[in-house]
Amino acid sequence: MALEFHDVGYSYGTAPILTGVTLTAAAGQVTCLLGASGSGKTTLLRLAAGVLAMQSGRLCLDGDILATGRSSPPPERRPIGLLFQEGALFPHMTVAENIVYGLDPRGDHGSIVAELLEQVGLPGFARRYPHTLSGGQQQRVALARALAPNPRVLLMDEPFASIDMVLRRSLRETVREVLAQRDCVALLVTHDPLEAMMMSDHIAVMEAGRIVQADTPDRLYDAPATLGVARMIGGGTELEGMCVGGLIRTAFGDWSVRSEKVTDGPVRVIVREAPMELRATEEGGAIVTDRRTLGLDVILTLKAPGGERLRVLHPRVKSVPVGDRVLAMPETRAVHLFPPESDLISD
Ligand SMILES: Nc1ncnc2c1ncn2[C@@H]1O[C@H](COP(=O)(O)OP(=O)(O)OP(=O)(O)O)[C@@H](O)[C@H]1O
Repeated sequence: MALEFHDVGYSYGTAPILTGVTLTAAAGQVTCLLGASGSGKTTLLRLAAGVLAMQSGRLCLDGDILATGRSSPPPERRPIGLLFQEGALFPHMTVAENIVYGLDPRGDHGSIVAELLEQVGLPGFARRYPHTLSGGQQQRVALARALAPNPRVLLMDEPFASIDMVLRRSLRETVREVLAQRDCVALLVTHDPLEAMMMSDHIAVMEAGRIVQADTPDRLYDAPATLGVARMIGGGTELEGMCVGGLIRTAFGDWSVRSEKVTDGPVRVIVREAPMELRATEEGGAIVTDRRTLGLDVILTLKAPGGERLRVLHPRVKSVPVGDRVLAMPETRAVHLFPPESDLISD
C-alpha cells in the first residue's frame, strides 16, 4: 500500500506554491516532508488531507485515485487520520469521548479506547478531561483519536513542535512504536532535520515548492543531490576549492575525492564535522585555534592562512593542542562537492 503524489501543482491566487511534486509514501514506513519555512510542506499535506482542493496532478492510494484537479473529496471522505501541532481536543469531552469522536456512535468502543490508551502510554486516563493533562499527554490523546478509526493514512504536521524537548523524545518514540504495529502510510511534516532523521524511514527534502531529493536518511547524508540537501542533512563547514585532476585544492590541504558532479575548476566543498586525520606540519597547513570538549570527542577549530575556518571532530585522547600547525585529511566520504554557482554560506 502507498500514497502517491503525481505531478502535483498548487497556487494560492497567482502565486505558484507547489510545482511538479511526485512522491510515494509507502505503508509501514514514516515518510517525512522536510524543508525550510515556506517550502510548501504544509500545503502538500493539506492537499493529501483534502483540507485544500487539488488543482493539478493526481493523488492515489493503493493505486486508486483519491483526488485530482477535477475531483477532490473533503477530509471526512478520505481514509485518513490527522495530527497537528496542537492536538485540539474537545475540552468539554473526556479523553475516551475525544478518542471515539470519529467512530460510529452506536458502537461500544471501550476496548478500542483501552487498547489505544495503552499504546500511547496513558492507561487509566479514559475519564480525565483535557485540561487536566500536560501538553505531551494531550498530544498522545490526539494521536489515539487520529488512529481510532484505523486510518490507512496518518498525516502529521509538526506534531511535536509545542512539546518541550525532554518529552518530545519519548513522544517521538511512542509514535514510532505505535506506527510499527500498523500497516498505514505515515506522512510527517517537519522543518527540523534531526526530527526527520529520528522519525523517518524516507525523507523528501523540499525547496521552493519542489522535492529536490527523496531518499533514506543514510542516502541523503552520504549522497546529497544539492548543497541545500547537504546543509539540511548533516551540514558541515563550507569552503571554496579548486578541482584539478581528481584532487581538490583547499585552504586546508589537497584532498583526493570522487565526484561526478563537478569538472575541473572552482567548486563548493562541504566538509562534514567528522573525525579526520590531522598531520603535524612545520609549514603551511592550518593552526588549531580552539578546542571544545563534547565528551569522548573534542571539536577543534582550524584556521587557514587566508582566515578560513574548519571544524573537526577528534577523539579527545588524540587531541591536538591549540596552537599546533596541521594538515587536515578528511575521509573521502566526509567531503561533498557542488558546482561553484551553489551559493556559499560561511560561518
Ligand atoms: N492561505 C494562503 N494564502 C496565500 N499564501 C499562502 C497561504 N498559505 C500558505 N501560503 C504561502 O505558501 C507558501 C508555502 O506555505 P506552506 O505553509 O505550505 O510552507 P511550509 O513549508 O509548511 O512552511 P512552515 O514550515 O512555515 O509551515 C508560503 O510562501 C506561504 O506564505
